[in-house]
Amino acid sequence: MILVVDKETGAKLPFSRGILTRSITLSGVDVGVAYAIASAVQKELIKRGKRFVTTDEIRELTYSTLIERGLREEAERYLFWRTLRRRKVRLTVLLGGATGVGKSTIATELAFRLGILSIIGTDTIREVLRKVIARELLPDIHVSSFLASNVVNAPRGIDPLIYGFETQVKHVSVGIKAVLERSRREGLNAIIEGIHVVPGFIELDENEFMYVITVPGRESLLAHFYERARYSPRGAERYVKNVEKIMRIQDYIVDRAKELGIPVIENVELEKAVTAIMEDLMKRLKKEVD
Ligand SMILES: Nc1ncnc2c1ncn2[C@@H]1O[C@H](COP(=O)(O)OP(=O)(O)OP(=O)(O)O)[C@@H](O)[C@H]1O
Ligand SMILES: O=C(O)[C@@H](CO)OP(=O)(O)O
Repeated sequence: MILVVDKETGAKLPFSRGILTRSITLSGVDVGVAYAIASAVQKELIKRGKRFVTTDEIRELTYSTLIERGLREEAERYLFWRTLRRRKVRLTVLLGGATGVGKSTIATELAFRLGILSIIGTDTIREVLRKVIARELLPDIHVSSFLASNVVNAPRGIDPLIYGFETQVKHVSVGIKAVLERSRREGLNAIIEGIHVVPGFIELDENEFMYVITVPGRESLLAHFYERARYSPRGAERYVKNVEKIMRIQDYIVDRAKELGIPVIENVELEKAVTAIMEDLMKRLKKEVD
């Protein structure tokens, strides 16, 4: 067994190919390639007869293995994300977008790549609020976001669908702010995702980045609902019936994003959407590693 030694504390941990694989995926290569590189690194360490290795050595060996395989750009990206990690830069990513566009799927993939352990869904925050605040007091939080217009009275001249939606978003945003405050205080990395992440409702601090996820049209949204229903108790019917409303909410969120300069990421191919977010994060975090 090879032991990884922490230079500062002297603490030792067994070398894990799985952990290295995950950190290599930060460079943008897929898991299969990352696994192959991690295996090559492990083989080289064994060949060198190493019993103890530092994280610096692993990093250098991984970097040079990527270069040897012609993956120069990926090697630079790998180094970038490792440096960010070492400097303990706090990172919070917020993903918004209409119901069913793929926020939680993208969040899971991003969390894996970024090594973020905490994903907070705003549906869960809403669920907690439902337990503590009775339907009679705050009816909007007790229904789906696209049905809130059925339980609140919109002022004259205002689109009831958007008014109902905004009302729920405003209430759930109180919970999102609490989660953000805690992660700021504790320096935690997190991904917060959900329909209630809407540009303009939450103030962002340094190194907190918001993205709005979209689908190109109604057809892809319907495909997502049917796909989800295959493996989840969330049947498609309720969402399919309300797809026009959900698309209208998407238009509203995109307008707000454009107005406020929040990046809009189209989710057609999951891989491309995740890569687009990773690239944008890298650009915006560059100052932290220079
Ligand atoms: N790019 C994609 N290609 C194919 N299927 C996708 C893609 N993105 C997401 N999906 C599928 O679409 C379904 C809905 O995605 P997901 O549950 O992530 O959406 P969501 O935006 O989090 O929804 P909600 O707001 O209702 O919680 C899932 O079954 C997911 O696997
Ligand atoms: O309110 C909504 O739009 C969705 C978001 O995930 O929740 P639910 O599936 O509970 O309707």
